[in-house]
Amino acid sequence: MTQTTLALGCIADDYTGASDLANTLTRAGLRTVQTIGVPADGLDLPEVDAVVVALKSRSIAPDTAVALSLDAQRWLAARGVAHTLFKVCSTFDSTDQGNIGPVTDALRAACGGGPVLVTPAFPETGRTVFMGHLFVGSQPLHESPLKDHPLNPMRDSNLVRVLDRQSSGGVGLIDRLTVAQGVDAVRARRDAVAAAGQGAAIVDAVADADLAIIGAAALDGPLSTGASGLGLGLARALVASGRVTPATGGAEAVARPVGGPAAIVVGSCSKATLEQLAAAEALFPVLRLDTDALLADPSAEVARALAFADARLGAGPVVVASSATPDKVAALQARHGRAAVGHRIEQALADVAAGLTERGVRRLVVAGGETSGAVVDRLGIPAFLVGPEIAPGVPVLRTAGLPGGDRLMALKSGNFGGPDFFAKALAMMG
Ligand SMILES: Nc1ncnc2c1ncn2[C@@H]1O[C@H](COP(=O)(O)OP(=O)(O)O)[C@@H](O)[C@H]1O
Ligand SMILES: O=C(O)[C@@H](O)C(=O)COP(=O)(O)O
Repeated sequence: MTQTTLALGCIADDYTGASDLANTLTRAGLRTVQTIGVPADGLDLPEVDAVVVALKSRSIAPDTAVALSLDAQRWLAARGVAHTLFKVCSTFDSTDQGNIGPVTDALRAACGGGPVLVTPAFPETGRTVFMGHLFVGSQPLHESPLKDHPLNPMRDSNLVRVLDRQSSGGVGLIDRLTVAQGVDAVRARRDAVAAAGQGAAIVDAVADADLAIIGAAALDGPLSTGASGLGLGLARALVASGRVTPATGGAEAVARPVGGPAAIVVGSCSKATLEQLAAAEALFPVLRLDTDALLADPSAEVARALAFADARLGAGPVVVASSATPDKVAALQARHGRAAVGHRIEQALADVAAGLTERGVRRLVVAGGETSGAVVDRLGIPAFLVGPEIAPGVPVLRTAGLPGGDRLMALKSGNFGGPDFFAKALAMMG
């Protein structure tokens, strides 16, 4: 990549979220590439309008998340980035310690500018924000399945309160009644938030039209924080202002066949994924890992999974899953500790994915954000090109810069996709 200015730089706090955003930006006409971490100097990237730097920083210690995000911002700044979007989950996955607040605060200090506009709204997938409260479909966040997330259970729907607990700068609200009045009303309210000495404002949005207004206002400053909906708003504002000429086509070519066997690795315990797994059982051989055995002797359980694959991969795709219902997840965590369980299962699934690729798998679907992070890191993938959309928020990805030839992958956020997602994904991967 030889260009000296970049219309939009994005720092995503997990890898599925990054591919969700890259998908949204591509569909809105921005030429986009997703890198895994800050790219190494020698990595050859195409000329693009937007770069999404994917970090695995959602559920780590806040100071480490801040350091990684500032590194990414320095890399983007060196490419003359005009605006940075800190991509967080549309369900605002975080704890009272972070990392949405601390990273937003640190990036604001690095970038300058007034209060940061923050909205996780992504109406296409049912995430809306009204009077500062986040809804998942028709349920407030704290009544939705996210209340049982294995790593970040979300028990408060009031995002002003949630962000305020995590950040040092004070948090205001720009409500839907203001957004409905247009860009200048949002700007005026942001000025009021600044005058009140607050560093960020949660912004309501219930439809894509709201996000276009918010995107236009956000572009006044160097930084915003949000999910793919805000990415859409920023992309529309960049195109409308003539700063980006929309590109069309190209996504289908990214998904051109790579051959080889296919597999699905599932570490998400989200409601949507559990339904997808149940549907997959009618179509593919599925091995459900014994998580107690895995925690006692991970290598033996990984070997069992790979033996299962060895016996079946020649005949078609196989599925290996650790997923369990919320009661079983809670019981396992009570016995072994939440963080330890999450980390060790992720690492075991990364071992399974590595074993599968050693056995020739070139098309791989991974379900779960943290799980995808562990798998992509283990496979050493430097970057992805963005292909056609499988379901809202989930594109086909083609590895870039990976020795040994390209692979096709899909990184599915736990809550995304319909019941037939896995079959649909494999059908689109040749
Ligand atoms: N059976 C299980 N019991 C407890 N935790 C699990 C189980 N299976 C997977 N996990 C962990 O749950 C977490 C799921 O998070 P993630 O992969 O981000 O999925 P999602 O996208 O649904 O949030 C991971 O840390 C994973 O290792
Ligand atoms: O914004 C979203 O909902 C997704 O892009 C996302 O980040 C989901 O995270 P995981 O469910 O942990 O994959």
